Amino acid sequence: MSLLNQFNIEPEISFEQQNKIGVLLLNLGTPTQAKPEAVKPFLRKFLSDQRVVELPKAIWYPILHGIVLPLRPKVVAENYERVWLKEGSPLQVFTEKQTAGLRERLPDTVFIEYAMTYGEPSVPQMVAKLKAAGVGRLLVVPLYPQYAASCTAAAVDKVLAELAKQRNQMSVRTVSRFFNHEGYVNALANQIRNYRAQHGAGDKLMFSFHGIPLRQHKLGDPYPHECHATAKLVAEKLGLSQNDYIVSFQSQFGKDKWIEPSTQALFKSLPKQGVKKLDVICPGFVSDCLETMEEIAIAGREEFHEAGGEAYNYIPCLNANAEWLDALTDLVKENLLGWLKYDLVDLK
Ligand SMILES: C=CC1=C(C)c2cc3[nH]c(cc4nc(cc5[nH]c(cc1n2)c(C)c5CCC(=O)O)C(CCC(=O)O)=C4C)c(C)c3C=C
Ligand SMILES: [Fe+2]
Ligand SMILES: [Fe+2]
Repeated sequence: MSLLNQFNIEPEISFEQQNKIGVLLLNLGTPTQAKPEAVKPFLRKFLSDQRVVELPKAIWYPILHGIVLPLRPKVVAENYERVWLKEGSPLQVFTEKQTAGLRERLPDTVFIEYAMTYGEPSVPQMVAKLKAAGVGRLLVVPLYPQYAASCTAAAVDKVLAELAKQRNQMSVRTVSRFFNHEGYVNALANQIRNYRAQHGAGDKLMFSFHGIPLRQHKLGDPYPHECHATAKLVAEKLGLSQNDYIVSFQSQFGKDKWIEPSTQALFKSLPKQGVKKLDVICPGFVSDCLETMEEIAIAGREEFHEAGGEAYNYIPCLNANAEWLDALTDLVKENLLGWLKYDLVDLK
């Protein structure tokens, strides 16, 4: 890096040409193939981020490089194989569909892309693409309804790192959460209503969210409160009483204590408490992915049945559901207020 040119070189273009509006959807990332050699670099990037594993590098890196990365990719690749779609990884496929759905619903003057925090298309690549298209006002939408530093902040960090290199820096807005957004809550409630109308209702509805280490919550991460709030809002829409549903946290990773109750522990204990028919939905994921399709829809079903459960219904994520895409469009429009009006009225 030369001392005279530490920031990006900017082309000489008019204000109008570099003041367009961009929307960048963000999700976690996923391997390019369901193979250990593709899973390993994904896990390396993801689990090296201090937002995700908050241990001193001197302690964590020997475990990561000595145990996790040599052993985990093989098992995880087999899990990916079970859910892989013919178009690719489900997370990638559904994120692409959501991007296309948003493009259909917003004017062409708004440039819409998606990027992955740990994977392809990368955040640097997509911020550069939007910049080259003349975007000067960027709305960043991490596709995590409930704020968790390990996901939401990690995604935004990556965008801000790119902005830190810009000479003619974009304006930026971020959507840190949408756990209580009316459209999102309604779309979830209708997803459950429609599913139950077709397949019948279980004894209980489980809202299973991805977990986080308890320490992250104790240090101020509001994530579990936002998960409970989403579940309560959806339950109210459905007219459910507190006894009709349960909130739990899945995908525990590592040896630390994670927030509770654990989804996996409940699969084992619920049948013994008389819950023989269970419906499960994962509202923290707007796209079906490894964590929902393998861990909940496949492994969860087996665990529940082994423990004496009789009927198990996995209700899919919102994915490319039209009502959800309308809600996402509303969320984007609400957060573009002022920008969008100016652009549509004065610059179109
Ligand atoms: C300390 C580890 C982890 C934290 C904290 C964590 C939080 C977290 N993750 C998601 C969403 C997803 N996670 C996914 C996979 C995944 N997550 C972890 C670990 C932590 N997650 C690992 C190691 C993995 C990879 C699979 C495995 O090795 O078991 C995915 C799926 C990606 C896909 O390709 O399908 C998603 C999505 C959230 C929302 C969250 C915090 C709230
Ligand atoms: Fe995760
Ligand atoms: Fe709390």
